[in-house]
Amino acid sequence: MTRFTEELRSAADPIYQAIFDHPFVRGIAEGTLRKEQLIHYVKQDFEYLNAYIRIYGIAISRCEDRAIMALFNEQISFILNSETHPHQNFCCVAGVTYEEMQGYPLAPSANHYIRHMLNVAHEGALEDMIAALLPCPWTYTEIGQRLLEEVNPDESHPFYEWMHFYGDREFGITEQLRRLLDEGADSLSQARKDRLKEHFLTSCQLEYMFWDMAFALEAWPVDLPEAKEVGR
Ligand SMILES: Cc1ncc(CN)c(N)n1
Repeated sequence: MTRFTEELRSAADPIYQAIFDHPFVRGIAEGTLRKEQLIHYVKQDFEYLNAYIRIYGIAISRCEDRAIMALFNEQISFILNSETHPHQNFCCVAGVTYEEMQGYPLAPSANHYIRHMLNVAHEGALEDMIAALLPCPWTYTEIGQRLLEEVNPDESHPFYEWMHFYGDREFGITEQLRRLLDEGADSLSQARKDRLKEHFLTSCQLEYMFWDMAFALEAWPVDLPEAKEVGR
């Protein structure tokens, strides 16, 4: 029998392919990204990952099972302590410090992605949240693996560390979230499964938009010079 998450992956395949072909991802492969694009990505991704941690926190509050709590807790630690490395790689190439990249307001697409996950967390159950959270690790692991295969970078490649960070990860967390979602979806009606699919596909589209936002230096239409810091 086809796994539920396999169905989700098939439905999202056109989005995955568009992400693999996106000029930002091509720019990682070719080492051609501009300094401003790397900076925009890191500023936005720092805030995105802060939100992602908070959403895992909400997910923990919905858990009955300690093993699942532990899994989400490990992921929070991973983001806090390890997922700083690919950001540091981009900062190093751009010639900026990581500290300088923190505390900026969200650009429209990053804002949209975060609001989508928060909305699902607010309205849905744990399985809805997992469906919305899953494209984050799943798309990056596939991107990393493809880039390693295609580029086979040596240490002189500017994005050697980025590619290895995501490409060497196998499908650890992706597989664990998939299993939870497959098990959770098992007993659900078709209408509920359709809803989970909608959350998953929206997050996949927003993954694409996030790359696009960084590549195009997307900003709000009206510049507010005083809005430099995120509500601190
Ligand atoms: C937007 C986004 N999506 C996914 C990942 C990989 N955790 C990330 N760092 N940023």
